[in-house]
Amino acid sequence: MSDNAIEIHGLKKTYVATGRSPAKEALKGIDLTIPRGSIFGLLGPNGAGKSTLINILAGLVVKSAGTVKIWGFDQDKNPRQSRAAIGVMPQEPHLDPFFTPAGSLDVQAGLYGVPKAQRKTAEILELIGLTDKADAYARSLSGGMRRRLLLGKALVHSPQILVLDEPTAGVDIELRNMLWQNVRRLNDEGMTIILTTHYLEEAEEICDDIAIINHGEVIIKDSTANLLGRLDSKTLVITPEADTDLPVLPDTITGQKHTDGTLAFTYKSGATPADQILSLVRDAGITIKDVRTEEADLEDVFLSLTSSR
Ligand SMILES: Nc1ncnc2c1ncn2[C@@H]1O[C@H](COP(=O)(O)OP(=O)(O)OP(=O)(O)O)[C@@H](O)[C@H]1O
Repeated sequence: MSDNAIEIHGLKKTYVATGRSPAKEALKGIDLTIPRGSIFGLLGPNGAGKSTLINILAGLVVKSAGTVKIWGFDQDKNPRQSRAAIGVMPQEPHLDPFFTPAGSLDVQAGLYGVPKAQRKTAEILELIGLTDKADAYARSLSGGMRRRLLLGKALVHSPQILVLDEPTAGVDIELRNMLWQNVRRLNDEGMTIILTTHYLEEAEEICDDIAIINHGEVIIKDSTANLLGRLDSKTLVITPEADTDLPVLPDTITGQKHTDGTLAFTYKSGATPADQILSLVRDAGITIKDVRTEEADLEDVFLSLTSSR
């Protein structure tokens, strides 16, 4: 069995045209693997296709083409096992107002075929901080409590993979902290976590790996450390007094000569002092007329990757 929690190949989704709207190709052939045990962030602007992807994983949207394996089980060949391996906390709180939190968890467990003796209702209520509201009507719960109950519902069948769709959109700091505490704890216990978020800082803080989707395609997938490593990269742009070629550079510095004659040197600011580049340039006999630096942050990387298409 592979070490991947999720394996997606050539995944496509086209929503068929309806009276008012034309057909929409929401996913255009996604290939994506998500390692077991990781906290994986799925990022992308509005309409990128994140919810479509998550809903396909959850079995709520039917794909148009491609294969999806969840915990090694092919969604088409082993629908029951693949569904049992995943729990999804949706974006919108759809809760039956007449159920109590304990009742909701019980019904959900029943839907997943969890035998009564194996249900962990009390444990889950404790985890989501709703023990004292176990028997309150859902309609009397605050927005934050409803969100927590949604998390609880995603956990009733002890899935190996937990998916959180925009879990912190519009929630207060207290709930956000509680959610992240729970996510870290579940992950420490071995659960694979997949989350979508608009907040780049949040993804940086909590995710081991990140994929950015735009217009139905994965445009980058890397470890958060590597993505941040890219951010550590700076560029020094030198305008030479006279037209010149690039000097010989060590492996730690990448050079590029632009058509306007400027020389751009990209380097890791943590590893290479800018002074070293200036010395290299001077030692090559180049007279510097002007010099400036360029620096990117994750926001820039994200925007440059998502806005140019
Ligand atoms: N049921 C549907 N019928 C037709 N088109 C849809 C449907 N659901 C989503 N779409 C379209 O598919 C594209 C992808 O939408 P999706 O909701 O997956 O994006 P998203 O990245 O989750 O965005 P958001 O962050 O706003 O939730 C959008 O253009 C959207 O309008």
